[in-house]
Amino acid sequence: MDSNTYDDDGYEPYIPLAQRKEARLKKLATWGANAEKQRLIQRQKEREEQEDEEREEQRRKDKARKERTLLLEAQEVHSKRAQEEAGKTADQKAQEADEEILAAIASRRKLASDMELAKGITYTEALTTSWRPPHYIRNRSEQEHAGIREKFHILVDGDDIPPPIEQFADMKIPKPLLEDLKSKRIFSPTPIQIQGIPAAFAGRDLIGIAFTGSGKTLAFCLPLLMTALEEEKKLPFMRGEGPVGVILCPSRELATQTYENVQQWCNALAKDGNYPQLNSLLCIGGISMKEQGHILNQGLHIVVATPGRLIDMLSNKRFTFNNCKYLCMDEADRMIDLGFEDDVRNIMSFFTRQRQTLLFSATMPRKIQDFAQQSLIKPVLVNVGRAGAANLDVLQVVEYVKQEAKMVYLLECLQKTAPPVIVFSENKNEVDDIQEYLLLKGIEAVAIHGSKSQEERQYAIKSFKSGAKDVMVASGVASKGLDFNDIQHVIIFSMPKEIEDYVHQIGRTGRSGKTGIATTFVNMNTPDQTLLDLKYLLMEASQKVPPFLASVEDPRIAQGGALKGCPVCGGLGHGISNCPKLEDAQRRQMASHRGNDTGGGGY
Ligand SMILES: Nc1ncnc2c1ncn2[C@@H]1O[C@H](COP(=O)(O)OP(=O)(O)OP(=O)(O)O)[C@@H](O)[C@H]1O
Repeated sequence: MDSNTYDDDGYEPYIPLAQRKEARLKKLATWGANAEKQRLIQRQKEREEQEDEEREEQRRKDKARKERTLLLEAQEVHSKRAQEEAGKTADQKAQEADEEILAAIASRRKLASDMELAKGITYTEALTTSWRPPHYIRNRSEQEHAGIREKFHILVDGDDIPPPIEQFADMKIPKPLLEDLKSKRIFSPTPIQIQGIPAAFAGRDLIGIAFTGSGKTLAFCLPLLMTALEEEKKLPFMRGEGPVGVILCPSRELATQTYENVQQWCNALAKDGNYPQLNSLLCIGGISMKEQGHILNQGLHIVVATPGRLIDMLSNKRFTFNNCKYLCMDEADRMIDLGFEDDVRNIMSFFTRQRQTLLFSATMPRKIQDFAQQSLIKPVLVNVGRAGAANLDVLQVVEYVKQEAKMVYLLECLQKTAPPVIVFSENKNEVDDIQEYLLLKGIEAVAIHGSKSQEERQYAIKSFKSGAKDVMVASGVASKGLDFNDIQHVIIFSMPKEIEDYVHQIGRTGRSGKTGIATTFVNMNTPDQTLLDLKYLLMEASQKVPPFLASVEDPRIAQGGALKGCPVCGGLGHGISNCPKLEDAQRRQMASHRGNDTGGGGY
């Protein structure tokens, strides 16, 4: 057996009893001392615990008191705020909401190319050109300039504004162009041209606002033609070079019309024999660019475009903006409106150097003007009449027509004037229905809207312009900027939600100094706010306000609010918080991200 096994088995060495007793006594003695010590410790511990408990209790009480105070304070603040809110008028509340929206608009990234934004490039001086006003105009005093502006109701804003010039000849416009203008019975400049052309000729960035049909197209095309002439004369453009400038339009139809004007002026110059041939390109969706291939094989001076196709062409390097220094946006408020501005920034990103930027429109609400102004370089603002006001040469008639009676009443309305007449509807299906109805009634009518093919749209415009068709039924597409000869009557079958659209639609008549009538159908389907916008617009233009429209009350009056126009859309009958344009802008923003210029028209 192994001894180790025993060790593990509880072996105890022997200790004598006396020794064991003594040891136990010693142990008991220490135990006694320990017990006393333990008691003391225990008592101390209990005291401390009690103190802890008392402190904890005190803390709990303090906390509860504090919480009660905070709660009370919060309640007080809350009730005070509630009292304040209750004390605020609806107008004050609306104003606060408006301010929030305005702040959001103001925080938009400024309009500049990605490179400029990334590198923080800002230009401080406008581009310079070799153009100078004649010395006798330069010698006039500022007061004399102001007198001319006053005479033509031209408002200006900006630094070092070039002088207004009352005669085309004094603007140093080439003779063949003057002759061409004369052939179209254009003898002297309109107010927007009197101030806009000299400012643009001087190389200045420009915001030009003037009512529909007041000759804005010439005001932004002439400066580009002059710049192109100057550049071509300096060093002729070879294949792959150019363009010098680009004109952006919100719809294919408007781009086509502007391009046709530019081409006519280019031809007039070339025909004279003393001026070089300037080449222009129409760059819009829905057409094959092959037909214009020969232009791309020469030096290119001017491009007229809708944004989508332009971005395509630039991205595919069909031409570049390396020599481009002029960018004009027609109907510019639409272009830089919430939702479309990304495309504009994208286009700007193709510019490699400073450009002259011009924005023109009949409607440009204050906020869009402010935003645009921040993005331009030392801009000149030229304003003829209130932005968004109706053309005073249009007699505006608003009629209450029940929905089901509209078609029959339309026939009656068509008797008011001789053709050509435009009928506007907001809805594509309704446009088709109206055309069908008119055709059934034996009226030569064409229709145009965003879902029609490019060929159908071109055919409609061509046959209506040539006089082959008497009536054109159109959706909003045809309302912006299209210049048809002698339209005497515009019928608005369904009133657009945005008053700006109404202003553009009635503006297809009463152009270049002629008069025209606009008849608008409204009924209980027309929102009160739209009716209010319309009522104020009629009052502003000193038009007759029918009783049913006069009776539409403005809730802002009851709330004691100020009757300011909406800074987002310019409508006079509402504030920002219920602006129809903001909703639409969001919708369009989403649409524009899905890609534009694929079907509807530029936008
Ligand atoms: N100085 C002028 N005198 C007479 N007619 C002019 C003059 N300038 C332009 N016009 C003519 O006036 C018509 C309207 O011009 P334009 O289309 O440029 O107007 P607009 O201001 O651009 O209108 P909108 O805001 O509707 O686009 C055109 O037929 C044009 O030829």
